[in-house]
Amino acid sequence: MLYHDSGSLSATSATDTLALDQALSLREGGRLKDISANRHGRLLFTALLENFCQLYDSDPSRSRRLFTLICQTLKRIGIVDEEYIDELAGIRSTYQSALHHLITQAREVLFEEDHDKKVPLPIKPYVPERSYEELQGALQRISLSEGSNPSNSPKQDSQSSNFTYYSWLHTKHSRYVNDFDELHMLGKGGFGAVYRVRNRVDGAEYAMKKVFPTFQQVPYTKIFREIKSLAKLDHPNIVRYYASWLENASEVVPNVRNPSVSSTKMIQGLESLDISRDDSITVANNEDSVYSDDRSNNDSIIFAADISGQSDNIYFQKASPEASESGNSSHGEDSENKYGSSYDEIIENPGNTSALYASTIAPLNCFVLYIQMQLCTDDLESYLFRRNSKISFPLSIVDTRIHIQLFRAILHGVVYIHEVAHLIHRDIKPSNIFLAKSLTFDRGSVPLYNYRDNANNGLSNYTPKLGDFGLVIDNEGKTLNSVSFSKDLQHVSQVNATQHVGTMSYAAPELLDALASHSNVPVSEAIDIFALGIVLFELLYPFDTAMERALRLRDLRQGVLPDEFIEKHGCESSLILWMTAKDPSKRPMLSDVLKCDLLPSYSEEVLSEKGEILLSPLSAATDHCYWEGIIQENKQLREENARLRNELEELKKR
Ligand SMILES: Nc1ncnc2c1ncn2[C@@H]1O[C@H](COP(=O)(O)OP(=O)(O)OP(=O)(O)O)[C@@H](O)[C@H]1O
Repeated sequence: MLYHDSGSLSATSATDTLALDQALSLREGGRLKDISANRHGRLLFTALLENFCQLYDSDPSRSRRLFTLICQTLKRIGIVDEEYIDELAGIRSTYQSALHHLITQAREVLFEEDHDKKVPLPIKPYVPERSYEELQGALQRISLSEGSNPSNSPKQDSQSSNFTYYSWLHTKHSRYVNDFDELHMLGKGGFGAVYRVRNRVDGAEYAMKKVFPTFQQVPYTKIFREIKSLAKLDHPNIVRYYASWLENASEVVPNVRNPSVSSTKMIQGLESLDISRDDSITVANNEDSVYSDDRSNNDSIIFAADISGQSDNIYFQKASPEASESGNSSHGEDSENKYGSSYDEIIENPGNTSALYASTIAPLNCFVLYIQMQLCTDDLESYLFRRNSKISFPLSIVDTRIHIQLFRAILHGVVYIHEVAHLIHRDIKPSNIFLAKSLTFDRGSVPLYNYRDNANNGLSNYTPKLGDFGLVIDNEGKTLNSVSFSKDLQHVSQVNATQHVGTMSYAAPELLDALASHSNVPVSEAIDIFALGIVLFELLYPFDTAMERALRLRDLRQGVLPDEFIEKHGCESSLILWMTAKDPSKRPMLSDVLKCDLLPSYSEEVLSEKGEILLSPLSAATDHCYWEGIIQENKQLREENARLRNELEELKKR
């Protein structure tokens, strides 16, 4: 029998936990390696098959049909997956080139062995600039420098001992490397990272999303979902898409979530907070039970903490440290932000770190998907952080008007997504609404005080743009199997545990109910309308602390708004409560919301030459004075507040 005193017991269990963690990491590493090898094997096989079909039929379209037909048959019997789809043609051709290269190299070795016999080189060498004579010259130089007869010592490629997927598939002609200068990282998401880049040809700056698809065995359809959706969207209130392409990954994948930076700090922060676990949604690693919402707690799902005054405990990093150091971070220039970078990004299962650590396991991707997008210099989440730290309730009328205009512009983007593109975004939240600086009369732009220190640049025109179409879905289907939906979220949650749990603040109750009960998820526009209702409240109600925000949003999900808010914003309150109704069938249609009286009336709008509706161009000078007035007024209110609190304290002491 074994006896432990409590100290040694805890030491042993700590060691055990560490060993278990390591074992799990190794096992996870092995599993990912298998997945990667499997994918490489299948891609190589389909690449060869494609070549083979080209030999059988010289007509390109017929050989392609032949190839697709064979692959579909092979898919049915489980030999290939979707490696044959058109989207992966670029990748297959890299495998074909690599194979040619391999054959050419092997022939060079044979040639070295038989060079006296002058074995002819391939008719079309893979590296055309290396003529037969050059090759012979190079060979002689090698022979001279080594002082040996190559025919006696067949030379192995020096790299062959370190032969890896990456060296083998190394792309010498990376479009990304050739055409773009990488300036700095803008942030990391569930599928990869986004960088600020400059195009060497046109000199313009873009946001470049690098998606590492094999990172977590993501189905091909999901990998291409975002670009397919983005490519068909063309609206001023939606992030502009430029191009996308695939390249083989020869580089090491950065950790999508580096626990040493954000996650660890986040977990430490959480441990130091006294937050009732009752309010949580559990994100499980179990494939079958992704979310288990604690129904007994009246659907409470908001989870946040009062971090005012303890900002050291929780600090969420949006961009890489290098990015912030460079001072170029496009968002998050809000260093004085009292909430940290993202007060919505709090996980409620701090003990469960395995998913986070899994993300640090070796890079096993085989290709990278590049998505070139419009660079947006700010986002609504960062803007709200800055505003809330400078302003307090009650807001003045002008502020309401501007934020309602902002909301209307966002609404136009969503209407376009629903009505024209027939999509449902499913992930509407302030961090996915970007703010692009624009000219005064740009369609859908709004004059905003940006709340940065530089008072001269205080007021600028911004156009809100919806981005991040990673969870977008066709609105034709109307229902979605909850397992498939939860797997979508689970994938993201596992890799990016902070972000998507945070997103739950905006998740419609019917989604959470369906996920909890494993029933079908009703996929309807009402999901986006619910999220928009929450966004509208955030636009109009400046929270003082993250805890206040968490509590207010939780109340709103129960249909309760603060009294003082209802008093001041009667119409807006009705609209918010309507949009966030628990029953999706009771929520308004977007067209109802657009018709709503409180949105700027058409008399406030002007028509462009093309007949498009522009929001009324406000006088920058006048607005600037208004903004200055509001900030001044709020400053006085805060001072008055602090003075009264002090007096109260004094009275209590007596
Ligand atoms: N067009 C853009 N311009 C500027 N920054 C961007 C742009 N697109 C994304 N970003 C920033 O890059 C970061 C990563 O974005 P990404 O869409 O990959 O992930 P996410 O939205 O944070 O998470 P997830 O994809 O898991 O929902 C975010 O911080 C986002 O603000």
